[in-house]
Amino acid sequence: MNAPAPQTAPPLLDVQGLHVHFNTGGWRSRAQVHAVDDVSFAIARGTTFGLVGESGSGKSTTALAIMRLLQHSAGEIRLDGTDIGRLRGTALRSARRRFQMVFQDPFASLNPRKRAIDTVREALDLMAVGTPDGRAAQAAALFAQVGLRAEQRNLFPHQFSGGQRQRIVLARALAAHPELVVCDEPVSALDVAIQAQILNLMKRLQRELGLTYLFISHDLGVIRHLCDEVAVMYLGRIVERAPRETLFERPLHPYTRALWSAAPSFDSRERGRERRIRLNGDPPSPLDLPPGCGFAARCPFANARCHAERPALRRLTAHQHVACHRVDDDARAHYENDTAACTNSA
Ligand SMILES: Nc1ncnc2c1ncn2[C@@H]1O[C@H](COP(=O)(O)OP(=O)(O)OP(=O)(O)O)[C@@H](O)[C@H]1O
Repeated sequence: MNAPAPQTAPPLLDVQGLHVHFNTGGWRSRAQVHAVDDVSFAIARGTTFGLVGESGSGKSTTALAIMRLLQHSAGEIRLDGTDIGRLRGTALRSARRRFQMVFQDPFASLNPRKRAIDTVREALDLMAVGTPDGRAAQAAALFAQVGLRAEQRNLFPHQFSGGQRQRIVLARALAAHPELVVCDEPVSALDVAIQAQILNLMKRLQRELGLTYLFISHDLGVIRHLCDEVAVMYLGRIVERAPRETLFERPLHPYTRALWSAAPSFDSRERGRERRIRLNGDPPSPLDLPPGCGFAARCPFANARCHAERPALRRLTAHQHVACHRVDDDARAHYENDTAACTNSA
């Protein structure tokens, strides 16, 4: 296992105790969806932090709250020490340049009537930095930096392929000289071959510009390719968090192990190392969270304590955090011999 060097520099992004609750059923109703429930993590400058988990686990809501596109209910979102969760008005507008977002569907996030170069140029104009000629030159430079050709500058979004459109979106995001780029499934809509090109581009841009990424994906192969550290979300909570190598070599939470053992993106040799953990049923409703572990109802290893008491996310080794009663403080998983719940037929 390759543990990263201890972090000495303060993190660029430090999220502590983030909660996002949605009121549902009208103003008289007390029903609340606990979409994000006490989520904490930090991202070192120049690194990539991955969020994985099945649909509805709270990944996008976490990203939107960090981007200040959704109001969080509690918690701190510190960017380079400043709690951007508290900023309003001009202070928020000016801080926004430092964090940009890239969404899954580039077509939906581009104006179909705007030429590609104008989309990038508009982002520079909004900041009104330098002269118009200087901004035009900067837009052209950004266009080239993301691998688009000069003769494509005046084309409209529908004249580009999906991968090229995502390049335009990246160029527009980079116009603000952001430090943090939040990427919500940025390659999921693309063909596999194109995915690799965009991921390689993102890696190159990270090296060239010192970018920090928060990267959301349900594709474990993509997460493994790109991320330095990874958190696994389940029902609005982080159930396990560790450096990539540690998490992929030695997942401890039963949910992480179930995800890994079922991942089609891993080759069969890798999957063979892990006994298949079968999950039954669906996650509980975020409108009515169970008192104990949110995963207990589906966990083949749950005991009475798991159903009664919610496990805290605790540090087990220097870098691995796990929220599971069945893993002890010495990072031993006490369910490993419970073969009845597993099958090797991955
Ligand atoms: N505006 C909203 N109002 C009410 N509930 C919401 C709202 N947005 C999200 N939710 C709920 O919050 C929970 C988390 O959703 P979220 O979209 O963050 O999950 P996700 O992990 O990103 O899923 P996906 O991979 O499908 O995008 C889900 O139960 C979802 O139904």
